[in-house]
Amino acid sequence: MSFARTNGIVLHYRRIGRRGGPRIVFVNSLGSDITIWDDVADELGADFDLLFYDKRGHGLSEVSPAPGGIADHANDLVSLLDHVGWDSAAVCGLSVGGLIAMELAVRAPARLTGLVLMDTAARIGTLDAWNARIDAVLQQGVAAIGDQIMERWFSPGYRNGEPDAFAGWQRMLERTPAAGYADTCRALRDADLTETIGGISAPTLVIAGARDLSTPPELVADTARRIPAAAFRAIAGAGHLPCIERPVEVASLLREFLFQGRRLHVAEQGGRVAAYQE
Ligand SMILES: O=C(O)CC1=CCC(=O)O1
Repeated sequence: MSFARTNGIVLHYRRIGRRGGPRIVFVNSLGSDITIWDDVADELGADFDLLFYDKRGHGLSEVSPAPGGIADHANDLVSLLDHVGWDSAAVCGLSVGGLIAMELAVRAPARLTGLVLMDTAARIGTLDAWNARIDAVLQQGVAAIGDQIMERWFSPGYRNGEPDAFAGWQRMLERTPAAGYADTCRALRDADLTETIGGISAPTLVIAGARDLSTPPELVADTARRIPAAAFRAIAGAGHLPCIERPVEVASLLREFLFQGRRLHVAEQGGRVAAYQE
């Protein structure tokens, strides 16, 4: 467990795995902390050098006193990479973390050796929905929307099959500071990378949980089509957080893409999207 003041904000981060191995930095979703990657880290740690961090306003990281957009989040990530001495890394972004990763890929392509986008899209949600969520959270706290978000995060199979874990992840969500959560909602509300992601040159793997209700697979696939060198994979049965519901499959897709010559990328250059099935 480490802390660093980067881009003016104290971020909590954790570096584990094989020092000197291929580097991957993971960027979290709204309302989550770095523990969502624990099972993926168990799968990859023997071979990869892994960096996890809590976004501003989440987990053990500081809440920014000033509002921050996606560009500020991308600057936080660049500062963290500088702090740990990584000139480049593969970047794996989940949901809003995917938007942050796409922003970095557009603005600072030299910092990426590869891009993995998970359950994300160039534009997520609507102005009205984000404004309603911001109001609810600031007036009543994150717990007020907890049940509703959990329905969107997890598949029915996980909710019914793993009730204790499901309750634990709900506690993680509801402990997110309201100010930090609302600030990230504002960043999501104001972000639309639809017109810019065509300029991403990094080899890209796009992953969707086939049962994701927050960023449905059709939406994720549409983002994949807009990125020139992207391959698309859906994970059957998984909701919005495949790193929790299907960590072995997530790790194996990452390993195949990043470690074994990027076979997915080579096979599917040009944004062709493989069919997904439930
Ligand atoms: O909370 C949700 O609805 C899911 C989500 C949208 C953006 C993000 O990071 O998580």
